[in-house]
Amino acid sequence: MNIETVNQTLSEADCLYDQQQVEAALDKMAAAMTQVLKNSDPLVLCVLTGAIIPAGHLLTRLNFPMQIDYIHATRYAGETSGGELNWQVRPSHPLAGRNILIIDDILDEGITLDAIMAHCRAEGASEVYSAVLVEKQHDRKNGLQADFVGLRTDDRYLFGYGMDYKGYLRNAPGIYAVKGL
Ligand SMILES: O=P(O)(O)OC[C@H]1O[C@H](OP(=O)(O)OP(=O)(O)O)[C@H](O)[C@@H]1O
Ligand SMILES: Nc1nc2[nH]cnc2c(=O)[nH]1
Repeated sequence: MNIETVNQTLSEADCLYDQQQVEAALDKMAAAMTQVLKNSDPLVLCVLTGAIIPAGHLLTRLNFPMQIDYIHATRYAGETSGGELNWQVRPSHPLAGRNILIIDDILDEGITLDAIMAHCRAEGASEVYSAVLVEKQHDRKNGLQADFVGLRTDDRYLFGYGMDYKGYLRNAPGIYAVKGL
């Protein structure tokens, strides 16, 4: 995409949740996560690239001991429909015996989260929790539900707060749906 197209995509998009609404949702998520996880010494796995922004916002709201690591797994690769999950980086900390918290920007069909949870369990993790900023509502899901969900949206193609449109607009300060998608 050239810069004009990026700017046009943003100006034509529907803002589903503005920055204030997202920040309020992050506050609520963090409170719920604190209740459940405050004594669990979790290893937090941020799912790059999309989780960079929600994880950054969430983790400074969680005031208890934890370690932070990351996974890099992708199945959309700049496209608007997903393919096979491609693991770029697996966590560097051992997972055996650990309570794991996976943070991602969005749960759509659930394939990414399912595969990451399966990996954690196969490595011997104790409890595996998941937190997503957005869950999309449609009937193509694999049945997986995240433990902590910030916001729910219709079945549109989203960007902002970590989510990209063709590699851009992850830094948009709200949750937007691309015009026509
Ligand atoms: O529930 P699913 O249908 O599996 O989709 C959700 C995944 O899609 C996005 O990642 P993407 O593959 O776009 O990579 P990215 O994090 O680099 O944007 C998002 O960050 C989730 O990890
Ligand atoms: N950026 C982005 N990534 C996704 N991965 C799965 N669904 C989406 C979406 O709507 N937007």
